Amino acid sequence: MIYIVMGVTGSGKTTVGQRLAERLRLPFYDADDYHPRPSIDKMRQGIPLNDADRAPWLAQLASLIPVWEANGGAVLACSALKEEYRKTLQTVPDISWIYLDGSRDTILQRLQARHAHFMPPAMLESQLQSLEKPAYGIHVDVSLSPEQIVQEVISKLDHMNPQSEFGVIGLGVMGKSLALNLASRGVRVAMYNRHVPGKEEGIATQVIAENPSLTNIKGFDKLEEFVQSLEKPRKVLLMIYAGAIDAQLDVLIPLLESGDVVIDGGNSYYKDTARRTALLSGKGLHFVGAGISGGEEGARKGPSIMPGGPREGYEQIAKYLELIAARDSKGKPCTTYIGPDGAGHFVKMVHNGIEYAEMQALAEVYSLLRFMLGIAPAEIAGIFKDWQKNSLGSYLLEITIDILQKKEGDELLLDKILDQAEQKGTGGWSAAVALEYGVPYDTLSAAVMARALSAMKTERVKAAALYQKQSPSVTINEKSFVTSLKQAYQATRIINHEIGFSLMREVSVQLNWELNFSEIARIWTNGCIIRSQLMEELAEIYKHEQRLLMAPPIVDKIRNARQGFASVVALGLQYGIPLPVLSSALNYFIGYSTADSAANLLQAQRDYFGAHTYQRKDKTTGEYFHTQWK
Ligand SMILES: NC(=O)C1=CN([C@@H]2O[C@H](COP(=O)(O)OP(=O)(O)OC[C@H]3O[C@@H](n4cnc5c(N)ncnc54)[C@H](OP(=O)(O)O)[C@@H]3O)[C@@H](O)[C@H]2O)C=CC1
Ligand SMILES: O=C(CO)[C@H](O)[C@H](O)COP(=O)(O)O
Repeated sequence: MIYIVMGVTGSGKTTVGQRLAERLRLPFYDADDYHPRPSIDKMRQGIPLNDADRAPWLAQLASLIPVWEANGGAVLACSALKEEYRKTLQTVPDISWIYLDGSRDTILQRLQARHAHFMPPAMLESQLQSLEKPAYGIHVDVSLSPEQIVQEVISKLDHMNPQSEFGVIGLGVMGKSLALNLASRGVRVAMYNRHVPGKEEGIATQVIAENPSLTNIKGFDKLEEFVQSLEKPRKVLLMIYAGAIDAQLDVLIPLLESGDVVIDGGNSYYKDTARRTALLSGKGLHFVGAGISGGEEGARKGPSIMPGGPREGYEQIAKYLELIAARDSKGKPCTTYIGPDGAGHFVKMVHNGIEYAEMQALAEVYSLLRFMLGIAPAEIAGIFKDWQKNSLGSYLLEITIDILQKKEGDELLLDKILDQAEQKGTGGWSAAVALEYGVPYDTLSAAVMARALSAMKTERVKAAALYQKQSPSVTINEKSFVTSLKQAYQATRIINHEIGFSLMREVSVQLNWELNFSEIARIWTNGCIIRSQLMEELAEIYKHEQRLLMAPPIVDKIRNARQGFASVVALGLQYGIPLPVLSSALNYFIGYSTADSAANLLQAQRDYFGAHTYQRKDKTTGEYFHTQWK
C-alpha cells in the first residue's frame, strides 16, 4: 500500500508522513527531494511552479510508486494539489490519500515559524489557489498535534481497510500468544481456531474479549471468512499440533490464491516440511517451515524464530517475524533465514535435541547434589544461583532455581510431580536423523533414552526393590565436589552443544543448505529455551571455528574441567546415581580426544567373520586388505 500525505506547503506533510511511516513500519519519501534544481530555485525566489514545471517531477514520482509498492509499500509526502496531479501519481491501485486540511491563518503561522525550507511563506497563496481538495481519502485537521494527526489517520485507515495483514490459525498456547504479540506491535491480525461443536466454539471471540485494548484483532470461527478477511498476498501462520498440518492444509489450500504464504510455526518434522513445500509450490503457494522457540512467554513477548523454505515466501513475512522476535544483545531480531526446504524445522529439531540434553544434565546435577550429597533443594537453588551469576547463566538454570523453591503448602511441589518424563518427538527425531547421517549423538540421544527409561515407572519401582543401592565407603568433600560438579556441568554443556551443531554441520553439507552456525547461535542467544551465556560465546566462536572443541577458549575450559569431570561421573555412578548425559558427554570427549582407538579390533573382527576387509596404518588410505584369520 502507498500512503500519500498531501496538502499545501506548511501543512505538516513531512512531519506527519515520517511519523506515519514509523507507525506503519514503511519507508518514507519526501516528494520535495525529487524537485529538479531549477524548480527549487524558482520556489526560493517566490516564483510559483506551473503545470509544465511540475510535469517531470510528477512523472518521476509516478514511476517510483510501483517500485515502492513492489517492495512492500511506502509513505510519500507530496503536495499533489490538483486532481490531475493525483491521477498522474495513481500508478498502482492501492493508494491511500491523506489530506492535511487547515485554514490559511494556521498554515501561514507555521510557515512564518519555519526557517530552513526553500518554500517562502508567500508561496502559500499560489498553492491555495491551485489546490483542488480531494473529495475522497482521509481528511485531517492540521491544528491537531502531529501525534494526534497520525493516530487519527491510523484509526481511519483501520476503519476504511477492514482487511487484516496477517492470519493465525490455532489459538492454543503458542498461536494465541503469537497473535497477541503481533497485534500489540500494531499488526492487524485475523485469528481462527477450529470449530468443534460443544467443545471448541468461539475460541477467537474469547481471545478478543480477553484483550479489549487490542482493537486490531479480528476473530473467526469459519475458515472461509478468515481467509477472505486477509490482505493479498495472504500470510497465514499455522500454530497447530504437527499431526494436524496435512488435514488443515487440505481445507486451507483451496481457499488460497497464487502468491499466498503459509507458515507452519509448529514443531513439524523437517522432511514433512520439505514435502509440503514442494506440494504448495506446485500450486503457486509459498510454504515456510518456521521453528519457533520460547514457550508461551517467549511467543507473547519475543521468541526465537527459525524460518526456512522458499526465499520469495520468506521475504514477504520477514518483517513480521523480525517485528515479534526477541532481540539479541546488539538489538538485532532473533530470527534469520535458515535455508531451503525444511531447514528451519530441521534446525528447530536440533534445538530441541540440545534442549532435552540440557534439561537432563540439570536433572543429573540436581540428583547428585540432593541424593548423593544430601543437600536440601533450597540450598541447591543457592548453589545454582551462584552458577547462574558466574559464567553458567542460562534460561533453563534460571527456571530450575525457581522450581527448586516452589512450594505447595509446606512441601516442595517438585516432590509431588510424577517422575515420568513425556516427549512430543522432536528430540527423538533428531537422534534418528543423527543415526541416518552417521553422526555421533551421545548426549542428545542419551537424553531421549533417559526420558524413555523414566516412563517405565512401574518396572523401575520393582527393580529398585530387587537391586537395592549400596553406597561405597568413600568420604566426599562437599565443597570440592561442588567445584568439580560445576566443571563437569560446564564441560557437558559445551560437549552437548558441539554434538548438536555437528549434526547440523553434516546435514548442511550433505543437502547443500549452507547453514550459518554463527547466525544460528546468535538467534538462539535470546527468546528460545536454550538461550544462555554459552550461546553468546558460540555466536562469536562459530564466526571463525568449525569445531567447538578445537576453539582455543573452549580447549582451555575443557582442559581445566577434565579431572573434576571424570571424578564426578565415576563417584556418581558408584553411588548409583544414573548419569546418562554427563557420562555420555565424558565418553564422547574421551573418544573424540583419543588418537589411537580400539576400533582396529572391530575392523579385525569384521574381517574375521565376514571378510569385510580393513585399511592398514602402514599403507595408503583407501587400500583395503583381507586376512585368512584361521
Ligand atoms: N508449547 C510450547 O512451548 C511450544 C510448542 N510448539 C509447537 O507449536 C505447536 C502448537 O503447540 P501449542 O500451542 O503448545 O499446542 P496447544 O495444544 O496449546 O494448541 C494446539 C492448537 O492446535 C489446534 N489443533 C489441534 N488439533 C487440531 C486439528 N486436528 N485441526 C486443527 N487444529 C487443531 C488446537 O485447537 P483446539 O483448541 O480446538 O484443540 C489448538 O489451537 C505444536 O507443534 C508444538 O509442538 C513450539 C514451540 C514451543
Ligand atoms: O519446542 C519447544 C521448545 O522449544 C517445546 O517446548 C517442545 O514441544 C517441548 O518438547 P517435549 O514436549 O518433547 O518436551
